[in-house]
Amino acid sequence: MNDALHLSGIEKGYNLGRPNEIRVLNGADLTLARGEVCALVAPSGAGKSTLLHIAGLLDTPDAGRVTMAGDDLTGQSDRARTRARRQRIGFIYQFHHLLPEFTAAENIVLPQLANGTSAADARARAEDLLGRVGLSHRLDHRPAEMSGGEQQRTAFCRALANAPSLLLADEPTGNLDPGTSDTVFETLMALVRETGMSALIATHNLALAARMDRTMRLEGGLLV
Ligand SMILES: Nc1ncnc2c1ncn2[C@@H]1O[C@H](COP(=O)(O)OP(=O)(O)OP(=O)(O)O)[C@@H](O)[C@H]1O
Repeated sequence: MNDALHLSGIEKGYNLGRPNEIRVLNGADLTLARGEVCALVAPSGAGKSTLLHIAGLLDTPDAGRVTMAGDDLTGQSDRARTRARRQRIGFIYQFHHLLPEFTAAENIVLPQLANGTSAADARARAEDLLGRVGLSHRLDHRPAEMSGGEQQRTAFCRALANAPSLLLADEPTGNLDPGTSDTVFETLMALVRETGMSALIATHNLALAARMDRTMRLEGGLLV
C-alpha cells in the first residue's frame, strides 16, 4: 500500500480517427518501492513516453489504475490530479525546457511560487539545490549562458524544487555527449539518493541502467 508508485493493468491506444487503433500499452504493471530507482528500457516507439505521461498524471489510461503512496489517482478530477502532480512528482525531459528569459535560480523559484512557497524560501531552496549540483556560480545566468550539462543539471534542480516523492525522467542525459552524460548522470543519482525519492528513469543507455536498482523493459505493451 505504501509503494511510491503502482501501475496496474495499464492500457492505452490511439485511434487517430481511423478504424485500426494503435495499441501502445496492453496491461502494463509496475510497482516502485519507496526510494527505489528503476530504469525503463524500451525500443523507440514502444510506448515509453506514453507510460511516463500516464505515471506522471499528464495523460489518462484507457484502462488500469495509477496509485501513489496508497492513493488511487485514477478516477480523480483534473484539479486533484494537477495538485497531486505539482506536489508529488518531478519531471525531467531529454531537453531541459528551461524558460529562456529567466535565470537558473528563477527557473527553480517559479514552480515553488506556483505551489505556494514564499519568495524568500523558494530562493533559498533554489540556491541550495544549485549548490548541490555544483552550480553556485551560475545562479543568475540564463540557460543560453550555460553549457548543455549545466542546463540539464539546472533542470534536475527544477524537477526537485517542490521536493517530490517521485521523479520521472525521459532520457535525462540523452542530449549530452557521452562524457558529459556520465558525470551529469552521477549528479542526478547522487541527488536522488540523497533525497530518498523514488525514480523511474527511461534510458537507451544500458550502462546507465545497470547503475540503477532494477531495469524494467517495455515490450509488446507490457513491462517485463
Ligand atoms: N498522441 C498520439 N496520437 C497517436 N499516436 C500516438 C500519440 N502518441 C504516441 N503515439 C504512438 O504511440 C506509439 C508509442 O509512442 P511513445 O511516444 O510513447 O513511444 P516512445 O517509446 O517514447 O518512443 P521514443 O523512444 O522514440 O521516444 C508510437 O507508435 C506513436 O506513434
